[in-house]
Amino acid sequence: MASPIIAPFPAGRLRRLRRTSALRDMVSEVNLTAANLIWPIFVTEIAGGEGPIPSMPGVDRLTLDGARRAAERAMELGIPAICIFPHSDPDLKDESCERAWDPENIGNRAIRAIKETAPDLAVMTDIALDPYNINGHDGFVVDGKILNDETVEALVKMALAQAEAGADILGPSDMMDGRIGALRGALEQAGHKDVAILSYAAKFASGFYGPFRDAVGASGRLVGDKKTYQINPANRGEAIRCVARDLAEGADMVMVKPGMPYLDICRAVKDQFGAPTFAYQVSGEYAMLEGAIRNGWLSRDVVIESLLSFRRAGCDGVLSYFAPQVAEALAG
Ligand SMILES: NCC(=O)CCC(=O)O
Repeated sequence: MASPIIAPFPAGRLRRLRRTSALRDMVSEVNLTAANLIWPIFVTEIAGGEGPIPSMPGVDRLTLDGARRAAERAMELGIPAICIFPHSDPDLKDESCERAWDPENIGNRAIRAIKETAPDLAVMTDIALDPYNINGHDGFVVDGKILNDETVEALVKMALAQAEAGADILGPSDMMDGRIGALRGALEQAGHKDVAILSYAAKFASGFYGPFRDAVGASGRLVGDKKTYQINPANRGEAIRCVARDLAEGADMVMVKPGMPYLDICRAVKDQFGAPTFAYQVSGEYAMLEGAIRNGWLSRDVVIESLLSFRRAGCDGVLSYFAPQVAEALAG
């Protein structure tokens, strides 16, 4: 860290470099471009399931055709990656979660549809059992306990199906122990050695995921909570250990999630490991900002301000539901 020398006033006047927009731009310490954004989208398999998500105003669930159009839009806007979240049929959710590794599930169909439409766009996935699990958990549940090792075996099958469908980046969001090593080993063995893993390494047990659960139809399904596998919001040291562990097991990139309440973790991760570091500006963060903007309580400027905070905290990029809106604004 540099030690700034500030000439005493009046020789030192820090306002000199804030006087015009050109001067401010010249000394801007971080920037935000479309290349820093990953756009999360919701793709539904339910006939008529597409359309607005009330707790995420401005975000729609998409059909496969809608996902193709989103991919084209991402390419036009210079957004390098889309992340797919499935909105699966609630009548087909069960305890076996077998649909999670079905090559024909909606997530895998969306991967193929996007790769056909926009081969150069990076497609990221989500690896966790919750979209297909009757009880809303990321892992198998037996007698109220979330099974770790059995879940990891299922996640490996899920990952291989996604890699087979053409995913560029796998996003294990389940927080089971040992999953990164298991996924990396299985990918190598199956010949998918170039598929990247962006590990949800520091994922906190957060109330900010609420609107996401509405979006994927999981609200009200979750039995209990996710505190036995996601990190206690009080724990910074544990988050750092999780990141260290996932990098050591073969993660190519790591994520901190949620974003704005955890900027201290982003900075610590970047400083300590120097690895490609991402934050997820989650659904609750989106809902707070977009809701306040739509009510006239905040100006839309807060969106870019919020994304700059991640860049300042050392993040290389941000998963944000604001991605297309921001990329459009940046394109002028
Ligand atoms: N595994 C993905 C999420 O949990 C997303 C959370 C959110 O946007 O709230």
